[in-house]
Amino acid sequence: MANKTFDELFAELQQKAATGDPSTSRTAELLADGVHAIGKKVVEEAAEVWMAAEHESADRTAEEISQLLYHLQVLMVARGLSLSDVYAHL
Ligand SMILES: N=c1c2ncn([C@@H]3O[C@H](COP(=O)(O)OP(=O)(O)OP(=O)(O)O)[C@@H](O)[C@H]3O)c2ncn1[C@@H]1O[C@H](COP(=O)(O)O)[C@@H](O)[C@H]1O
Repeated sequence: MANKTFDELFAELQQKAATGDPSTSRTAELLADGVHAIGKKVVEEAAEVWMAAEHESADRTAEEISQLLYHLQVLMVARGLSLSDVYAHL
């Protein structure tokens, strides 16, 4: 995967929500599955972050964190949230 910022990834995912094909876009596929399924992926990825942080290398932990952040962004898109909605609480 190419390097990109949190904001750039979110803009890309919003675009995928509008035009993505579930047969070629993981994001469009997850969005078609709905909030319940995406929420389960968030929990799964969070557990993988925990396990990696406790038992694996820093690089593996970073990789798992990137996957958690991706799934959190997909959940935001599914719920119609913007980055500012979240930044307002940081
Ligand atoms: N950053 C990500 C990203 N991180 C994680 N993932 C997905 O999350 C999966 C990792 O979760 P798992 O280990 O559970 O993988 P899995 O076993 O295949 O998942 P299941 O199908 O079993 O649930 C990866 O295989 C990817 O499918 C991502 N999929 C897409 N992106 C980026 O999102 C953008 C849009 O991607 P598409 O929507 O696919 O075009 C692009 O910039 C991509 O690089």
